[in-house]
Amino acid sequence: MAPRNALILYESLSGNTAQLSMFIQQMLEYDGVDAERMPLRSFLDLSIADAEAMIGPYGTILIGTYTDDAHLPPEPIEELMETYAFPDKQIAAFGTGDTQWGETYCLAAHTVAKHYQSPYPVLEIEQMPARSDEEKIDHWLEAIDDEQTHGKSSDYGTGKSGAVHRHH
Ligand SMILES: Cc1cc2nc3c(=O)[nH]c(=O)nc-3n(C[C@H](O)[C@H](O)[C@H](O)COP(=O)(O)O)c2cc1C
Repeated sequence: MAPRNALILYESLSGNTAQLSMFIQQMLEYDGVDAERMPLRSFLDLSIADAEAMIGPYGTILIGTYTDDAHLPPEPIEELMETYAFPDKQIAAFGTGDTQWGETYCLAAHTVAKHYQSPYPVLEIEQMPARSDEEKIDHWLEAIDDEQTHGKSSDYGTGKSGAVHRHH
């Protein structure tokens, strides 16, 4: 199951996405996967050199976000996308949202996935994650593993490198 190791970056205002990131970390660690978790704002405070040292050991970066009132990614998520291209990393996105928003449900997480040309499904959780969401989270993590096993991750970014901004 799941990636071999993972860095989990998350942006959360009222705690739902933070809680989800904690569940993801716990489930990965339960399966013996090295998983580190960091609030996105702390990651963005690092120098580029420190940030690169931090992400160096990880093959997979899991990025989590809520969706805000403009239906856009929160500002730190925008900054992350503008600053870090994460070449050679597998990126998967997860989000919490509110289905009452209809078409914009978890839209920010989908924006992240699209930006990084993630080949993986986006994990969508309604508000505060519960133990009953574990199966859904587990399937999401397994999907990341499946893609790796079948080599689809090599499609990551293929032919679209011009769309990937690298800022160093
Ligand atoms: C003003 C406002 C606008 C929101 N707009 C959306 C939205 O467009 N789509 C969505 O899925 N959720 C929307 N939400 C719900 C939040 O994304 C959701 O509560 C999320 O779990 C909050 O995450 P956090 O606790 O990590 O901050 C909105 C919430 C507020 C307060």
